[in-house]
Amino acid sequence: MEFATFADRAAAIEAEPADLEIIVHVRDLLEDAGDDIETVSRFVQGRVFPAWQSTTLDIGPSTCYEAIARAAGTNVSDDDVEERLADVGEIGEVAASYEFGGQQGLGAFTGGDDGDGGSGDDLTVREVDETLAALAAAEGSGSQDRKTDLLFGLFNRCSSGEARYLARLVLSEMRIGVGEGTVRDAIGEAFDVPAERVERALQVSNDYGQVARVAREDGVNGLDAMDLEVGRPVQAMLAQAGTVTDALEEWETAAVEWKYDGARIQLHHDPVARSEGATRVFSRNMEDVTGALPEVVEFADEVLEEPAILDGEVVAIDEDGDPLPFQAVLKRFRRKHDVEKAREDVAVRPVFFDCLHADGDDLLEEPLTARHNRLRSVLATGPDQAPDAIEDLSLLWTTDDPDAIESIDADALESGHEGIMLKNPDSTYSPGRRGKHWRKRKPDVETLDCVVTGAEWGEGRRATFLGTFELAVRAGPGGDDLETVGKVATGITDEKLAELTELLEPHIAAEEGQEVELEPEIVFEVGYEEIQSSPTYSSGYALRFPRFQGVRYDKDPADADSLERLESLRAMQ
Ligand SMILES: Nc1ncnc2c1ncn2[C@@H]1O[C@H](COP(=O)(O)OP(=O)(O)OP(=O)(O)O)[C@@H](O)[C@H]1O
Repeated sequence: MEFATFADRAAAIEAEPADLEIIVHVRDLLEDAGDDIETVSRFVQGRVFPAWQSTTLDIGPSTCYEAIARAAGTNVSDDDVEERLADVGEIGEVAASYEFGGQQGLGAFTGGDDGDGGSGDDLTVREVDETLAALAAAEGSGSQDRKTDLLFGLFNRCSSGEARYLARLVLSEMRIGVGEGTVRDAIGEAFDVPAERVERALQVSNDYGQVARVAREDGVNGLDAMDLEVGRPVQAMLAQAGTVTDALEEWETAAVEWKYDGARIQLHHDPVARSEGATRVFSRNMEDVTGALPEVVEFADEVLEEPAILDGEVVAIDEDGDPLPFQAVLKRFRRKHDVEKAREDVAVRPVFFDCLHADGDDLLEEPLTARHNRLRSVLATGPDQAPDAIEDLSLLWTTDDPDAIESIDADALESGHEGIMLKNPDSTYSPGRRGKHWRKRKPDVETLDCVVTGAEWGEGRRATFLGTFELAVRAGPGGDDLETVGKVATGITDEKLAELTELLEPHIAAEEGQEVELEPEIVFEVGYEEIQSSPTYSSGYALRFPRFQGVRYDKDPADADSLERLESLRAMQ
């Protein structure tokens, strides 16, 4: 297909306001794309490379401006391009405003004028694709010059209509109203295959071009035969915010896991097919981050014996193996240089919560609990190993009991994690979806300022720290009494626990075993999911899923919240 044809079609799509009509345009484009169907399926979405490829053009806007300026003639400078851009606000419009062609130099192609700018030898979609691939591959010294030369060579052969879409494509600013759903539906219509089968094929392959070609050449059977490929990343399933109450109402039982505060990773391991580079690790955006995370590669080499695709989180840890806050993992993630040195400063470990593929079986369609069982056997290093003895496995509890969930949440926070994830135990894995089957606990909207009236000494390594703090609100005439409303596990680092211990220890009034009674001096700000009536605490209410937000150093117990406020907040629930 000539690039001019593609540009004309893109212009028609851009001018079309109706979504359904856009699908018709894209359908026609795919039908007419011939051998270029893979490239056209990507270009129309503004993608140069398939989504699963980590390849990028690696050029900044200035390279593009320079290429445009050079192709526009000696009178035009990079600054002119930038000035026009500041005026019109969109690079396609700027590129289309110049007349290109006939500029000499490395990468330039010359020919007669075709009457619409450009040099007359028609640029094809394939040439654009091949040139951009060469541009992406350029590396080492002089590579930026080579990239500019290649891009200049393309612009120099563009008519103004072509230049508009070339510039946008190169700068990832296509924006003609064609999203992933549009291409999915257009593939379905063009080749008479059901959209949901196209969708499944897209989920496993992450490659619109390949799916379009297979749909055209082999129809539904071809699409259904497409499988996950170890080494080719899949889009991550995402979570919505939600509450425990909603989750239990909808699913009756919920699968509950700790929510780890790190960075999402997808691990691909194929010990058989590739002994070298058997492991690849991808970020949530499907970027290849293998080089930055040697611990994950070492883990895979040691533990995994079968080909697998695992979904998980990489967490930064301290010397004792306890989790560090999210910021610490950022020092490691995506690092390209001095990885060993960075590793000495901050260690990381993977935790896996899902299994998409194991030993030749694609598991996307399996229910969560089955996938988790498979994950467990993939990660187990011996027969009948208890789940909590399996390192790197995120434990999963299935329950319909809100109290059990509350104690999992408290344990998660106590162990320094972010909280919990709630998942529908029967749900399949939907790549790229922010569906309602995975819920992260909603941030608390309201908070209460509570007086700390008690605490418990920790256990083991935390035996010298106070934790699990008892909370109370003001009550009675004049607000001089205190009535308890719950206990909060702080879910914070050892450092923070040490600070709180130092703050509260002087106020210990009595001790019995691990239990500590405190003089009412300190006020905590606490979030919660719900207030419910409860015989457990003296106020007659309990905070559901209380969360420590911070110490109110600016408040005395007399300024803490009252039972009255608690009751009015409850009435508003
Ligand atoms: N057990 C777990 N199961 C699923 N995801 C988990 C788990 N533990 C930690 N996570 C992480 O939590 C993320 C979902 O939470 P959240 O939505 O807050 O992530 P985010 O990337 O900060 O925000 P968003 O997804 O809303 O952009 C997952 O993408 C994953 O990285």
